[in-house]
Amino acid sequence: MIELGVNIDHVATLRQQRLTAYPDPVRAAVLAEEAGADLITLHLREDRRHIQDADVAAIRAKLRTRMNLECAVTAEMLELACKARPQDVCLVPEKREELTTEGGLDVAGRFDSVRDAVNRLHDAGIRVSLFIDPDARQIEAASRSGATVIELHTGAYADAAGPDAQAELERVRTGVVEGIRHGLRVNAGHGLHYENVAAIAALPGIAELNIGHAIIARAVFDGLEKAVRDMKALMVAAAAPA
Ligand SMILES: CC(=O)[C@@H](O)[C@H](O)COP(=O)(O)O
Ligand SMILES: NCC(=O)COP(=O)(O)O
Repeated sequence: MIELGVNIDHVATLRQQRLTAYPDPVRAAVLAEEAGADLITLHLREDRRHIQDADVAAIRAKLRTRMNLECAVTAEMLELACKARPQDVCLVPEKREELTTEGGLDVAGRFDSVRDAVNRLHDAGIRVSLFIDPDARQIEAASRSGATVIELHTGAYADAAGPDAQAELERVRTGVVEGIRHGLRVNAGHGLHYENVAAIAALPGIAELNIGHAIIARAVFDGLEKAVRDMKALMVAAAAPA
C-alpha cells in the first residue's frame, strides 16, 4: 500500500519564529503517527531555520514507525545523521538563501561526493534516498551511486498550471517507470496538497509520498490528526492496485 511520510518541519518553523517552546514537533510526530502516518520526515537544514539538532534526537527516541531524515551532503550533516541513526536518510540539495528546496540533488554532477555519502550512511546501517528531479540522467546516476531509494521532486508539477501541469505529471510518471527499471524504490514529494496529490498517488509503482507544508497548514483549521487522516485517505483512494 502507498505510504505517507508526514513532514513536520513547519511545526518547528512556527516555534522558531518566536523562539518559544511550542508548538512541539515531537508531539506533532506522535499525533501524525496516531493518525496513520507511515513515517515521519524532517529536514535538518544547515541554517537550522526550523528543525533543531535536539528535535532530531527527541523524535528519533519517540517514533514507533520510522524516521526519514533529510539533510544536505556535507561532512557536518553526515556526521549528525550517522549519530542519529534514522531508518532512512534522504540527501537533498540546499541553498541558504532559498525559500524552499529548489530542484533536486545534482547526483550526476556531484557523483563522487554523493556516492561516498551513500557508502558512509550504508556502513552506519541507514537506508539512503536521493531527492532528485524526474530526469533520466539523475535517476541513472542515483542507481550507480548505490542508493536504493529515490524521491522524485514534485515541485515543478505542483507549481505548474493547465497543460504544463499535465506535462510535469508525465515527467514524474516517466521518472517512476525509469526508477523501477533501475530496481529502485521510488518515492515522491514537495509541494503536494489536497487538490494535486491524487494524480501522483495514482502513478503505478510509487511507494511513498512525503508531504509537509499542506498538512501543517490544513491542521490550523482541522487539527493535525484529521489533516493527516484526510491526506492518507486521498492517497489510498487514488493509488493504483499493486
Ligand atoms: C526537501 C524538502 O522538500 C522538504 O524538506 C522541504 O524542503 C521542507 O520545507 P522547507 O523547504 O521550507 O525547509
Ligand atoms: N521531501 C518533501 C517533503 O518532505 C515535504 O515537502 P512539502 O510538502 O513541505 O513541500
